[in-house]
Amino acid sequence: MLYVKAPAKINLTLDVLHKRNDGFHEVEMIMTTVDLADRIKLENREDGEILIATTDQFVPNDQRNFAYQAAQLLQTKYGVKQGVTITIEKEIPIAAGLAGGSSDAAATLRGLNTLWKLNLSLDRLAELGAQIGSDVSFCVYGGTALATGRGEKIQEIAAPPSCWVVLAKPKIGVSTAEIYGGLQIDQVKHPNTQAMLEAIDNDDYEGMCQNLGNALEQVTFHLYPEVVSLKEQIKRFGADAVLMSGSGPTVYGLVDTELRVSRIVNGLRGFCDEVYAVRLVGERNLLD
Ligand SMILES: C[C@](O)(CO)[C@H](O)COP(=O)(O)OP(=O)(O)OC[C@H]1O[C@@H](n2ccc(N)nc2=O)[C@H](O)[C@@H]1O
Ligand SMILES: Nc1ncnc2c1ncn2[C@@H]1O[C@H](COP(=O)(O)OP(=O)(O)OP(=O)(O)O)[C@@H](O)[C@H]1O
Repeated sequence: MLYVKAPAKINLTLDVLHKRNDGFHEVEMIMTTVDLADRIKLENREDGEILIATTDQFVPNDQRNFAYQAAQLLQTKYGVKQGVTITIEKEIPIAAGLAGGSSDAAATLRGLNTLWKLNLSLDRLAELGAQIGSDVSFCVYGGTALATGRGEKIQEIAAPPSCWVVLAKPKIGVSTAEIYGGLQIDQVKHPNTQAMLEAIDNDDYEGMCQNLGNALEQVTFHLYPEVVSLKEQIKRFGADAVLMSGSGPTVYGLVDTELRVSRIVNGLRGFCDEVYAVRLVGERNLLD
């Protein structure tokens, strides 16, 4: 039996460059891990079956679960005869833009690599993860990275300046496909990825705050105006900078003092049920 941690990610930047012939979009994004995590228990089964148990009734417990797909991929690629019971204690909100399902898949790949003694490299696990979803490769490594391609090409970068992150998720779930589908490429507002890389490199908190940017905001904001108001609230209650993560609808605020974190969290009471105060993890930390 083995426990693995599956942390959420946020996007510090998300740029969309163009639409590709395979239907995906070419992106350039800086992602970093935060300390809000699902906990996954992996238990070997001699009957070869893959079973999913989850604490959240809205998470699928069959082949649609990304953790199931991760286990199945390893079984078929490497002729594994064992099965596994995967118990997912869900902490990361679902369909939120925080890569919850992708991180469960990535943690399952890492955990089963150990449990089933497959001895695969992280690079190989990340390659396999890309077959499940674009965010899975990043989640295999964690830490902070520049992701390109459709999101699966990962280049590790330094950890961003340490700070608090207040995450707030409105009561809606957003479909990533719908948001990319609504994007008009000629109207994209491109973030300055280079400036963000420099800010991170110089451990420059203000520079990081000034250069947050997400090309998908305009689509999600148009479809779900409540996300715009939430962003304004977080800013008004004192965050240094605010951005939507991924395709949304979660919005996060960066703050560098604990006192202001509680002010924002208290301020959001009544506007938003799902609020989390977490910290950037930043560095790769695969010890579960
Ligand atoms: C928004 C982000 O979460 C930012 O990290 C990712 O770009 C999306 O990653 P993901 O949820 O793992 O997405 P996938 O499961 O691979 O794709 C879901 C759908 O989103 C669209 N999609 C996704 C990634 C990408 N680079 N271009 C796209 O157009 C496609 O319609 C795809 O069918
Ligand atoms: N282990 C899982 N946890 C949560 N959702 C899962 C899982 N496996 C499959 N899903 C499905 O994936 C959908 C998207 O959920 P998820 O929480 O991964 O979205 P997300 O945070 O927006 O992801 P991303 O940021 O990668 O786009 C859910 O609606 C759910 O049906």
